[in-house]
Amino acid sequence: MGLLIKGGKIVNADASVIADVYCEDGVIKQIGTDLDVPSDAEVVDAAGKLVMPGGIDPHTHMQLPFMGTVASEDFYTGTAAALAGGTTMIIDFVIPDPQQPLMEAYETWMGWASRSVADYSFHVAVTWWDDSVYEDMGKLVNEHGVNSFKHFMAYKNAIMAEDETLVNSFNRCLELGAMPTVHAENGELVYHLQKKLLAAGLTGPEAHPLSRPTEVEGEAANRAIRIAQSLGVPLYLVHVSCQEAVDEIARARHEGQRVYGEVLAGHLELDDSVYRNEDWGAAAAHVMSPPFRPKKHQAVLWSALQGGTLQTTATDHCCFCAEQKAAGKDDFTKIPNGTAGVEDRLMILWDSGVNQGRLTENEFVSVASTNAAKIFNIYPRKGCVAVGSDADLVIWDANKEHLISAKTHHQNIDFNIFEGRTVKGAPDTTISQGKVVYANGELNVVEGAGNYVQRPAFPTIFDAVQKYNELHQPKGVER
Ligand SMILES: NC(=O)NCCC(=O)O
Ligand SMILES: [Zn+2]
Ligand SMILES: [Zn+2]
Repeated sequence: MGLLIKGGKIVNADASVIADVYCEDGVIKQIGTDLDVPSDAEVVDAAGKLVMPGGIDPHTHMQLPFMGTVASEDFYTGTAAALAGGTTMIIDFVIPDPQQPLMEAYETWMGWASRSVADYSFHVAVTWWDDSVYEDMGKLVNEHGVNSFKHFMAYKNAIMAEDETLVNSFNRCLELGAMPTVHAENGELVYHLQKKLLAAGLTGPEAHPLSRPTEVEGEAANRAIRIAQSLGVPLYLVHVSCQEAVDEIARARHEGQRVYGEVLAGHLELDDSVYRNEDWGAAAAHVMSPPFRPKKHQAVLWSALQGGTLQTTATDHCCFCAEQKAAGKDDFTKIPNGTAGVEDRLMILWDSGVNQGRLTENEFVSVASTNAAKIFNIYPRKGCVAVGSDADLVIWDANKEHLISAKTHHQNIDFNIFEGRTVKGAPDTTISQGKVVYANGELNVVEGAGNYVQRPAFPTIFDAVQKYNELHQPKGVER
């Protein structure tokens, strides 16, 4: 049965217009007024509300095995929570152990993700290097629709990628038309500072941000950007959290480099005072990397998002409950790193962005959905309300007030970093694959209904990248 959304204001990244939207077979079939639709179509009244492309969260970690435990949110609960918050697609991460074949890890994550209730896709992490990794990257791109690879510059003695791996993998990305992405923190420095702090008797969560100061992120951001520049490859930096990293991205973009940056809802809103909470559990619940930053950085991140130095927003949704965080009771370096937010991101972004005059409704759509779809090459299938696009939509009520709380959220975690905040602007209805999956505060989802989204290689920026590289080939001197 088709679905007719009537009378809403369609908000795309480029413009807004009042019109009806008719969806069938998971796709938007018609947009306009007085549409000719089957008489049995389900009708959703969107008068006075906004009809926007569903959010795309390009950075989540459902059921991630990490730091001796497994994230409490799985693909079923996590994608359901996402839908309750108006996010209709996630891009999660396959993270092979060092020496583990990439294809083996990919198959494992695909198995877990088959329970998803909303569409999903994968970045694949390159945590080590040899010829088999080179081969598997090719397979993933050419046979499995993976067009982005992640590199952790932190987490020494675990998943950290050395410079040699960065260089080899970035270069392979260029050959394959895939986007290299980085978690930019200097893992060697973090390791050194962690030891130093522990030796000085600082074992609590307040030491976490001290072990990962902003210069540690700035150095890694600069190194990754310069490696990408030397190789002539574009680059995407995940969870940019501070001025130092923003400055590196701004400089690179100013010099014509194709560098993109993502910011998390948490980093936009919270500062590092959370780690000084006298309640150990509350402080530990905020332990994630990079950490929340000293007060001035949030304004810098907002400006960078407004001004286009940063293009996407995400959550790094990676849930660990109190008993899991307790593993680090006597040693902050053992607190599993991660916080939640896949359900809250759009509401936080609207409330602090649109309601505060930082973003227009169209800019909101850009940073919540469209830009991620473009960078990861699934636009206009995702990220816009247009005929032929997937019918993944959120009907947004700009006047609806919502109290964020762990008591009522759908996320499978006992803590919410935005606890107690009342936001104005929230999803009224979420539509996934042309079906109403969230309305009147109720989820109506089907386990396994989410589709794996293949993302083709060679997004159009590679036309320019390749042309530029060709024209700047080193040339010998004829003698
Ligand atoms: N961010 C975090 O603390 N945990 C998840 C892994 C990562 O993205 O670094
Ligand atoms: Zn990270
Ligand atoms: Zn992450």
